[in-house]
Amino acid sequence: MNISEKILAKASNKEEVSPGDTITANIDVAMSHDGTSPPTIKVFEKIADKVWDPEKIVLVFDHVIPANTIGSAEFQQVVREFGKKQKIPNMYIQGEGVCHEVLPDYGHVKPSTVIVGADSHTCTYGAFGAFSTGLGATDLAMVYATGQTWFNVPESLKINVNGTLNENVYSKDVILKIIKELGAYGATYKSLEFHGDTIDNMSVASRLTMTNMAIECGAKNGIMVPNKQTKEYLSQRGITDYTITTASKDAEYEKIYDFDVDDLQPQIACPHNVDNVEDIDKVAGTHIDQAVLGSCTNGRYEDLLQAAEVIEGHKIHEDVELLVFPASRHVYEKAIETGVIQTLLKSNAIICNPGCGPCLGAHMGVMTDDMTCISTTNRNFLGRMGSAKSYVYLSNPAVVAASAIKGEITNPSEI
Ligand SMILES: CC(C)[C@H](C(=O)O)[C@@H](O)C(=O)O
Ligand code: SF4
Repeated sequence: MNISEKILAKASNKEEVSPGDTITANIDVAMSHDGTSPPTIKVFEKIADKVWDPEKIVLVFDHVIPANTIGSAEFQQVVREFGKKQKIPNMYIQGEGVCHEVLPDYGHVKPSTVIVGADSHTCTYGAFGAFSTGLGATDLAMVYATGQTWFNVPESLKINVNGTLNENVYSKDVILKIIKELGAYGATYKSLEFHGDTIDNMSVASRLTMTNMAIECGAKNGIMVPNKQTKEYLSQRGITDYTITTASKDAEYEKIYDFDVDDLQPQIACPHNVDNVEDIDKVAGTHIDQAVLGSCTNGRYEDLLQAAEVIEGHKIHEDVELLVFPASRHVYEKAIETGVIQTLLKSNAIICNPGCGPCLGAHMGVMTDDMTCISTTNRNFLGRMGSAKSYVYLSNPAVVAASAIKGEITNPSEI
């Protein structure tokens, strides 16, 4: 069996599972946020009185915090009341940050566990060797009631990534290249199992950027064997008691892909699909009005630092707004302590509170017709950040910084 099959077999008390099997799995951690908790709670209250295990549920406010409408404030009240009534101890509802940064950072993610969340980017935790995936609110309500859910065991694609990344090229560029190759629907309901020396050498933040975007080619999950940096991250959070799942030598994959990233240059996903990816040379010079640095994809300290290193000593172009939203309060604190925030502020960036911010066009940085944004987030769908006549380009943090300075899509090597 490969990694996902082994984890799913264990979670469903089976010796072996194969792609296509329908199983019932025990869930280790279940999560919902301010956007998806209210519909989950509504269904839950029709089927049960008490959650299966309050300790295993995590509730986060991140999508629209602070509330911007009476409706979103009402949504938050529903979640607060539910959390109190069900005595859920893990409530991150005071601006701790985006759920996909908060869960690992606060020690809720362990290798070889099964984690579900009512958010499509729940696949992020695969960077820690967990099987994690997004569920709809109705399915999650069943998990809150019973601690179990069903899966069809996915087919797996083995993604080998080897080589050393050039300057100004990061894991965001690698995952955009992979999505371009596979296509936006190329891995629908399949598991992406990442291997290779590039992945083994990556920081935790870089690995999280990659598993975070597995859903952008339709994948059920993305998964990696924990490396040295991942084990250190876990032990810093007091997590030492876990098992590491590796694939058997004769594990089966539907297909194997090999990526050599030695010559990769920064990649840009152009409007309006994440697989519409070009080398930066092809789109350099495109005018931008807004630049966004943050999100569950690229809002970690390392990302802010990369941007600050490009920006140091420069001002943002007078026609551009650069919006920075750290992925979490911890990231924000570290960026203050190390001067990264000061560098960004001095360049005239707008620093927003930790959370999803402008990523999904619900809250801040909403764009009107004909506006163009370059962003470190993970989606550039039509209307994602506002008007259906606005445009979103996706890139790594250094490219966002360089573009904010020049007012057009720019390779950081030109700054
Ligand atoms: C609002 C939420 C359900 C949604 C998701 O599931 O991904 C959001 O986080 C997104 O990134 O589009
Ligand atoms: S930061 Fe963006 S992609 Fe991530 S959970 Fe929030 S809205 Fe979704």
